[in-house]
Amino acid sequence: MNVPKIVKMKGKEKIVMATAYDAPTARILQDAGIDIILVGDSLGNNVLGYDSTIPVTMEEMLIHVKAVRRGADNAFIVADMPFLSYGVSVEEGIKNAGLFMKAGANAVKLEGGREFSELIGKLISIGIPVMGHLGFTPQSLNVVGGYKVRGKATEEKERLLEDASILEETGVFSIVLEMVIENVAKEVTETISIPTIGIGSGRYCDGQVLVFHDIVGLNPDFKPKFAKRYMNAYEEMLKAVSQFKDEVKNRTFPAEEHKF
Ligand SMILES: Nc1nc(=O)c2c([nH]1)NC[C@@H]1CN(c3ccc(C(=O)N[C@@H](CCC(=O)O)C(=O)O)cc3)CN21
Ligand SMILES: CC(C)C(=O)C(=O)O
Ligand SMILES: [Mg+2]
Repeated sequence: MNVPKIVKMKGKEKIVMATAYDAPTARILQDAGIDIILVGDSLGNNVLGYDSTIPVTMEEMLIHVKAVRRGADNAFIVADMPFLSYGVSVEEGIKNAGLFMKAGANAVKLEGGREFSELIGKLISIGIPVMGHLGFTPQSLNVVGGYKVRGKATEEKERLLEDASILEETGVFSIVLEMVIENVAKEVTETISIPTIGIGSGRYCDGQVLVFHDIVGLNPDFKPKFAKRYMNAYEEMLKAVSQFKDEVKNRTFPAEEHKF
């Protein structure tokens, strides 16, 4: 997979993106034929135990981008720029995006619209493909005041459509739409000529993204309306570890066949 191929999928074949934060998960996604692996800053919630994406640092992200690359040598990997890695200055944004590319990413993603036009333009001009992210942007949680669906109010919808067009003109190859009301996500998708990738944004986006932990059900306490659990990994893993514990306690493991 590469940037022109992803853009050409619009209107032809749905694009599938999922998150991975480590090598074994990256291997699973690559073997499943997932089009794009996102090393999301949702690393914070799902792996590092933070309660939002705000605390995640470049140092933490870089470790996981490298791990994902080691697990999926052929995958198209997008690295999610964490809070404060691109908001301070264009220079810092370029430096940090460059670190992700050197760590093995094929592109970076950043949250926001017109306010990052200058940075996005420079990144693309020096050879760093950029994925946009509009709608609900979790790094703005403290300004927005919660996890909320976007695009309901008329001015919110207009702003979203404008930002999508500005991002397209600036040269992003794709835009994530997070928790955008379905008819507005559809309108954005029909307005721009680059693919939209939705999460909680309904049926009409050019692609879909979910967090790996939500796909397999690893977070027993997090089940947003937009996610679909394809297995209950938490319960399966709990069962396996409990059996191991029980078998050691009752001396059935290790057995004859496990000894040297
Ligand atoms: N595991 C995981 N999955 C995600 O999709 C995800 C993360 N982590 N971390 C980063 C962001 C944060 N996201 C979130 C977090 C919470 C809600 C949530 O509480 N949703 C509720 C209420 C939505 C509403 O206001 O209508 C829901 O029922 O979907 C949604 C997306 C999406 N991202
Ligand atoms: C939910 C996706 C789009 C994301 O930004 C993340 O996983 O961090
Ligand atoms: Mg993110």
